[in-house]
Amino acid sequence: MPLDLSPDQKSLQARARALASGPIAARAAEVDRSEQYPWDNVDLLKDAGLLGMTIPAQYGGQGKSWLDAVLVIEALSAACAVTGRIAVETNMGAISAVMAYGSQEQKRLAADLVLSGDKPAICITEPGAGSDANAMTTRADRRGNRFVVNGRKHWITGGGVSRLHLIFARVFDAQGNDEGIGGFLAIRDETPGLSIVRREPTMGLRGIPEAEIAFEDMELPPSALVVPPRGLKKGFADLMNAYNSQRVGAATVALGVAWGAYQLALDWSEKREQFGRPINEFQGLQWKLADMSIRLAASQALVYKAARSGEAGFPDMLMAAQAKIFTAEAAIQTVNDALQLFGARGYSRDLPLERMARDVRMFTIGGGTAEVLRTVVAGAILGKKLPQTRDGWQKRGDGRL
Ligand SMILES: CC(C)(COP(=O)(O)OP(=O)(O)OC[C@H]1O[C@@H](n2cnc3c(N)ncnc32)[C@H](O)[C@@H]1OP(=O)(O)O)[C@@H](O)C(=O)NCCC(=O)NCCSC(=O)CCS(=O)O
Ligand SMILES: Cc1cc2nc3c(=O)[nH]c(=O)nc-3n(C[C@H](O)[C@H](O)[C@H](O)COP(=O)(O)OP(=O)(O)OC[C@H]3O[C@@H](n4cnc5c(N)ncnc54)[C@H](O)[C@@H]3O)c2cc1C
Repeated sequence: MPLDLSPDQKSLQARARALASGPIAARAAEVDRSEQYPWDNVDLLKDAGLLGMTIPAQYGGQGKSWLDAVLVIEALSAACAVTGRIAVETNMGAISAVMAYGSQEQKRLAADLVLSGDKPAICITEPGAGSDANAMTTRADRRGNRFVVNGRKHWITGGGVSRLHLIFARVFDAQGNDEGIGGFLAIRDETPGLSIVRREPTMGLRGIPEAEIAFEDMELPPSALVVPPRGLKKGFADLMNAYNSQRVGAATVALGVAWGAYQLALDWSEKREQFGRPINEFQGLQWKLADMSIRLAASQALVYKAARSGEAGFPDMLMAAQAKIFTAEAAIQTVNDALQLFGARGYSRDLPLERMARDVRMFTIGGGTAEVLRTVVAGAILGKKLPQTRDGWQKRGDGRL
């Protein structure tokens, strides 16, 4: 689908598609079955220059745009959503927060890790703070010239394989006063106090672990704190602003999976005959295919627009949320319809449709649920703060919208 891509972008897209339809597609079923992180694919991405593309050239990257990353993620996800997600987190999210807000030392550390194949983990969600992320209780106490971090995160993508962790934590001064939220860098197996508690058993996306992570008296030097541009008081907002890049990335994975499923269904609808004719001669299926193509085109337009909105910084919060809600929901429906076109074969583990249906289900949950993101969209279009707590309106003072 052409959407004003430059010659360089078309060539990048073609390279990613070749990789996706070759070795990555060939391994996708095994990655799912074995539930093993696809280090072979990481090597392929590294060799093809697709890891850390958005890292500025001065730190060894290529300074590519969000849209460049989106083109690659979309192509990879059509064959293997797990590999698509690796491309997301090596180009967006935690790495982009560090590259935008970090010190020279932090940027060099993060860039070196990512360019050598590490997929950073972004640690926001806690057992008691999911949608209500701001209610996190993981704390970093200033003790002399150190921070001491204690708390627990769960559903952390890459837990147990990622080395670099960006940990959102509430910072307290020596008197116990809350200073706001900051992002701390810690490296698994190098930072004592960081431990992987357990792997979450997931429905799909099984080749990448989701894990519960504990921080127990984890001591960090001041140089581990990524100070958001407006300071800790606005730390949560600034870190979430950087996270908008990953929301676009998550939407892109959903788009890619749906695109892959649609292509399989289109092809099958011509090959499969019933009642003596290809099944795509039945109007009921023609309309299904038409709706799939419409949803894909609309999703792609939203995702590309959200990616382009970040040319001078991070993708816009509203556009990222709109793109993720629509694309995630549309992708679930498209993959389900594609599976339906295969009849019993679609339900079989011999074909990728059932894996795609399990994989794509995640995207209305992870990265901010579709419900919570609708509140983000509503707040932005209404130009109003929409507190979700019972006492939120009283705290505002006027009790009105
Ligand atoms: C943001 C929410 C937690 C809503 O919570 P609150 O009502 O407590 O907070 P707000 O007043 O809405 O926001 C506080 C402050 O932050 C600014 N903000 C919030 N979100 C963004 C954003 N995306 N971009 C920019 N700025 C943002 C907001 O404007 C406020 O600023 P001011 O103080 O007014 O200046 C909740 O909406 C939310 O987002 N919950 C979802 C949590 C989430 O997305 N978690 C993702 C975890 S990582 C993950 O899942 C990875 C999966 S993947 O594959 O990518
Ligand atoms: C595969 C996967 C990967 C993930 N990776 C990461 C990661 O790498 N890092 C990380 O930090 N987190 C990660 N997460 C966690 C993810 O961000 C959270 O699951 C998500 O933010 C929702 O939180 P919750 O699961 O606690 O649901 P809850 O917040 O408990 O929500 C439960 C239900 O209530 C609804 N709800 C809650 N509040 C409201 C409201 N105000 N209005 C309307 N409906 C509401 C929700 O939409 C949902 O339907 C991942 C999750 C998954 C599934």
